[in-house]
Amino acid sequence: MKKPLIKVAAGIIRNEFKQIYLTQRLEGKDFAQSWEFPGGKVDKGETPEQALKRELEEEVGIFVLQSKLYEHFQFEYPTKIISFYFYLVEEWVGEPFGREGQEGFWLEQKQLDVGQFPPANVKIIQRLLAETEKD
Ligand SMILES: Nc1nc2c([nH]c(=O)n2[C@@H]2O[C@H](COP(=O)(O)OP(=O)(O)OP(=O)(O)O)[C@@H](O)[C@H]2O)c(=O)[nH]1
Ligand SMILES: [Mg+2]
Repeated sequence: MKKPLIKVAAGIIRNEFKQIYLTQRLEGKDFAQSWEFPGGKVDKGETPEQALKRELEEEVGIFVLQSKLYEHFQFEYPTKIISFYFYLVEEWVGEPFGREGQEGFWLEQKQLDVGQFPPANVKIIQRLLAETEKD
C-alpha cells in the first residue's frame, strides 16, 4: 500500500536569549511525551505558513508576526511520509503556553537533545546545535 503524504508545519520559536520554546507531545498521540516544535498538519486549502500561524495560536497561544522557512524536507515513517516545513519564529505577540494542556518550556538552543525528539527531527536539531558552536 502506498504511504500517505502528510504536510506538517512547525515553529522553532526562539527568543532574544537564544532559548527555544518546546512542548511535550500529549498521551495518546504518536511519540507521546517526546519533545516537539509546536505545530501540526496543514489543512486542505492552507499554505504551510497559514497552517503554522493557526497551529501556533491553537497550541501555544501566540500570534506570529514573522516567520522564515528554516528547513523543508520529507521524512518517511513506517506508515506515512511527512513533508515538513519548519519555520524560525522570532517575532510574535503573547507568551507561549501549553494551551492544550501539554507541558511547555524554554530551552537554551545549545541544550537541545536529539534523543528527546521524534526521529524526523534529527537533522534539524543537529543544524540548530551546529549553529550554536559558531557563537
Ligand atoms: N508538531 C510537530 N510534529 C512533529 C515533529 N516531529 C515529528 O516527527 N512530528 C510529527 O508530525 C506529525 C504531525 O504533527 P501533530 O501531531 O502535531 O499534528 P496536529 O497538531 O495536526 O495534531 P492532530 O492530528 O492531533 O490534530 C505527527 O506524526 C508528529 O509525530 C515536531 O517537531 N513537531
Ligand atoms: Mg500538533
